[in-house]
Amino acid sequence: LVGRARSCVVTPLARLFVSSNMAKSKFEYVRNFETDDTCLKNCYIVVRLDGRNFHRFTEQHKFTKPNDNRALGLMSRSAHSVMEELEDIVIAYGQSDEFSFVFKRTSTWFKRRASKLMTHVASQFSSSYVFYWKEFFGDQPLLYPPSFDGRVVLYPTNRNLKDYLSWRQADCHVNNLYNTVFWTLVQKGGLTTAQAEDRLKGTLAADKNEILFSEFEINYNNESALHRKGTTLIWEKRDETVTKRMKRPNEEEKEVSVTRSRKRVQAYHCDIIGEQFWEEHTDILEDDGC
Ligand SMILES: Nc1nc2c(ncn2[C@@H]2O[C@H](COP(=O)(O)OP(=O)(O)OP(=O)(O)O)[C@@H](O)[C@H]2O)c(=O)[nH]1
Ligand SMILES: [Mg+2]
Ligand SMILES: [Mg+2]
Repeated sequence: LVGRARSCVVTPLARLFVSSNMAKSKFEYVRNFETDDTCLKNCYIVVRLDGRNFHRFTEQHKFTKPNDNRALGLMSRSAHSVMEELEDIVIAYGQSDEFSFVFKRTSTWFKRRASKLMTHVASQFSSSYVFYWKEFFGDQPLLYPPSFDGRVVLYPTNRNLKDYLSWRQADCHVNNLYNTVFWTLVQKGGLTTAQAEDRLKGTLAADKNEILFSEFEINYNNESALHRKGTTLIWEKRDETVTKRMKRPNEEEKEVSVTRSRKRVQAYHCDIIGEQFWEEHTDILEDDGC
């Protein structure tokens, strides 16, 4: 009504302004439907991604069993890209079709909004997975676009965060030990998958180690650390020396060595449950006495 009353005295351009102003006041209330998902201060923000229906994806893309090194390399490369492109990630841990990213507790990136952090991690990871696919899988074509779900969990203390990462690495160990014995029984022992499953029912870790050792002469501890421990990515400072040609006034041009400290993402396949890793990398977590 206001618009119509005024329209007889305003130019078309001014009318546009009036109506867009009205549109703003009329519709902008919908903004209030957005909920506040700011992450609690002083907590580590963990974003964990997991491949959607990778049971099918791995079958269709002929992943080797129980572990496919091309796939693990691609996961790691994609996580590397997340760390380089997004701010404030201090450590990432991955195994199987999952990767966890830890944002430092003081991070103010995207005002600590959970949905922004999670969706940026998930989309950067997914697009990298597709972007680098060929580098790892060569002639094996990517048959359909893979996707990853994401969740955000907050951990207030260093102890909680270390226990979270320990939980994921223990999961890696339990699954990998089971899968190693299972596929050894099938691939080397000639059992059907149903027979192998039956054989492993109710067995403890020690029994599985024993089957591997006594029947197949495999010492599980000598299996690949990448498979047993998963992949931990952290930032490391490295001195890089480059030679440059320099010319000072009144001097001949000459070659000089310039050393610069650079941060690079470094991958480890080691135990992160014990204290040793944390004692050797004291700059990952800020000390909180816990
Ligand atoms: N062959 C093979 N399969 C793998 C490898 N890594 C992961 N997988 C498969 O990926 C699955 C991952 O498990 P989940 O994440 O629990 O299950 P999912 O099928 O992805 O289902 P949702 O995560 O619930 O969507 C495993 O059960 C395996 O089937 C690998 O290196 N080789
Ligand atoms: Mg999955
Ligand atoms: Mg999984």
